Amino acid sequence: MRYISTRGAAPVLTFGEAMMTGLARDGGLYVPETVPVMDKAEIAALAGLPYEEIAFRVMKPFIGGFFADDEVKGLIAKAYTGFGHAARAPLVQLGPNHFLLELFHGPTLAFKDFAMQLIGQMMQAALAKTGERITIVGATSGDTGSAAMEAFKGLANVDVFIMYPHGRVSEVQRRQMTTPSESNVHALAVDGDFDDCQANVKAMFNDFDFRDGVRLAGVNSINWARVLAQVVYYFSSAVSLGAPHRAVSFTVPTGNFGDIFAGYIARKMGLPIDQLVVATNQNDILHRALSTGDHRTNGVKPSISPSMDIQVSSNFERALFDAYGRDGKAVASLMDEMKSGGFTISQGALQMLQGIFTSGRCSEAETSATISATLKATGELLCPHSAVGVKVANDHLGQTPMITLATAHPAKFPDAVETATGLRPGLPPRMADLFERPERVTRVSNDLPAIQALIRERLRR
Ligand SMILES: Cc1ncc(COP(=O)(O)O)c(C=O)c1O
Ligand SMILES: N[C@@H](CCOP(=O)(O)O)C(=O)O
Repeated sequence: MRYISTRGAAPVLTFGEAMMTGLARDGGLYVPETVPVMDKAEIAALAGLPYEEIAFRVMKPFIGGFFADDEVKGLIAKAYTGFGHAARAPLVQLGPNHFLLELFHGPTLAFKDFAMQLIGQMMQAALAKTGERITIVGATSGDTGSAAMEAFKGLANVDVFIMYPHGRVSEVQRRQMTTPSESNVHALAVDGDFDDCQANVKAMFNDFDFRDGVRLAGVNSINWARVLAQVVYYFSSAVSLGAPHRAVSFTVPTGNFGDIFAGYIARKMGLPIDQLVVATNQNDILHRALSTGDHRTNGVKPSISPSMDIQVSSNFERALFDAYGRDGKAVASLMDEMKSGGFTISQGALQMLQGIFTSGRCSEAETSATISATLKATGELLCPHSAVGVKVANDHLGQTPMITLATAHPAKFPDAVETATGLRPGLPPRMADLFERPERVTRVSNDLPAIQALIRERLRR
């Protein structure tokens, strides 16, 4: 299996190289050269298997020979032992044709753990072979950062720097990032929004002196391995509802477009997915782009679903690459236009995208109302991001069963949940002292050279 860049001008890599590289050297994102297809019998055979075995069967063709089969199985097993639910990703029923896929039973209570725990294991195994030392720099709107710190804290050959937008993550999210005591993890509170943080990460990758000097690695969903690990739960949930004999639909609370892109890959692999619905909060660039073709930022507006306060969605580039017939030059030129605020998607590309994705937007008031209505109707307490999904899914219910991804635990956003329901969700006992632990964070202005200097200085210590 070979990986190519969405901008067509970077070296072709193996799975292991793509995982350790992060962003391609031409600024693009790595994608598989071809997507392996599972036939009906192979998909049917997944029904009833443990999550770990499904993960192995779905991911192995993408990994190729980089890890031996037994090694992959061992890494998967280690990755999911810390999950608080035997099913790992349980489905609960919300209505006659509507199901919720709970992806928040991992160690940091968000869907990010599914991929981060696994790439933590895979990167460690890769580093043990080469003896290398790496510096991970990540951008987060709240969940990726804590998941990354959890997966890599305390490791001798990895340093982790996480930039988050100061004042724009929930208190639980912030404390998850500022309270780990391990000295190899560093929380940086940036005066800016998530898009600024993500732009800094990409700029660091595009600065080859810095990139090679610190041996930069990325664990945001620019890293293909992140997306791959997220493909698995599309299969596990769909087969439990009768796939491949029955098609299903998915609604995905969307920000950086990584999670829904994993669903797109599952569909390309042969999973019968009818609708793939992109659900946005008031930061609705993707909804506007998919409905009209106009892909233009209008500034990030803070919301009660802060992890989705994103306007420049990295992984949309991967979808555009396919929509433009895998023309790297065309994608590079769109990304150039993006620097001045946006671009118009061509008619042909838009038609291709609209053939696969539908979309919807959920306002702040609708988010609150959905949390409260869902609790009353089903007893399920949603986080605001999952509520965005449920609202948009309700607008798209049809003949096929709809699976909405519940991307975070409500206890990560107690204020929004309490305002909507009067109930204040509590953290699990293992996190009960989160508010007593000392915080360690560095406030930084949104100044790339200064942040790079700080990282270099910390690495010298
Ligand atoms: C809780 C939560 N829901 C949804 C999303 C959106 O996922 P994606 O960025 O993969 O579109 C995020 C951020 O990634 C998140 O943290
Ligand atoms: N919502 C995310 C944003 C970063 O997304 P990623 O999937 O690219 O890491 C977060 O919580 O940080």
